[in-house]
Amino acid sequence: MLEVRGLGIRDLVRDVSFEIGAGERVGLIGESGSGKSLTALSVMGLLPEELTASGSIRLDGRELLGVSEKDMSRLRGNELAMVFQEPMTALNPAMRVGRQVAEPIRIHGTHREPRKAAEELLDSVGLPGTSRAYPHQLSGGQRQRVVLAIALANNPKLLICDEPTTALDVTVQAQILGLIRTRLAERSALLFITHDLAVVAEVCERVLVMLDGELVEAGTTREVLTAPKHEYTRELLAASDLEARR
Ligand SMILES: Nc1ncnc2c1ncn2[C@@H]1O[C@H](COP(=O)(O)OP(=O)(O)OP(=O)(O)O)[C@@H](O)[C@H]1O
Repeated sequence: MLEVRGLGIRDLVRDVSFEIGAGERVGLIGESGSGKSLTALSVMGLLPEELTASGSIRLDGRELLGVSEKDMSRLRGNELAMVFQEPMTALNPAMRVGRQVAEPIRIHGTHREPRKAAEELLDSVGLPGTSRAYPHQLSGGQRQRVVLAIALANNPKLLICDEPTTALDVTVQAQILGLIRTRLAERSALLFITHDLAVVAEVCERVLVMLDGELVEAGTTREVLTAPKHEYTRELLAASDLEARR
């Protein structure tokens, strides 16, 4: 489904290759500044202007690098969706949330009654009756649920989450993770960026480890978390709560 080959961005990301199959849930871990977000943004066609990606990124065989902004924006919110750490950056503060959820459905024409579909989506993420609320009237966790509803509106082939729960307290974090797991359609794959190995253990079937712009390890979550091959992964594991709980 997604095939990344020899991805390079200056010397910030170097020769990164990986695949994600349809419906597969893959974690991307590594310390701050290792290139995780840049890798994700390349897939979405959202790199900052001054950075250019080289190599190849294919979605169902179709090359995404070099595609026009118009075509990329058609893919975003339809086949590709992304959720960021801070929900307010993704929401329009001056628009009722029901309308914001209905927007991608209307734009991509995936449902005949966008408003009704939006209400159903808000129900499904545990926010019944909130369609007339403005973002500032909701809690951080509720806002992230709205963002998820928007991201999932058109059943994307790939959902990318970049630290989606880092800004939330632990209980709300667990609710959002549960929601991501249960609400992902069967064919929707997930690329989940996180610092938190416990989250990877809970959500992902496979994990990729980045260090200084390179992928240094990849394997099933079980393999990587129980028998890490790379020194850096061992250190990550040793420093995590996961190790303490084993
Ligand atoms: N627009 C830019 N121009 C130059 N360098 C950049 C730009 N954006 C990011 N970088 C650098 O690229 C490197 C990788 O950044 P990236 O955001 O991908 O890291 P990350 O692994 O996602 O970290 P974090 O977990 O903190 O989000 C960092 O050293 C960062 O400073």
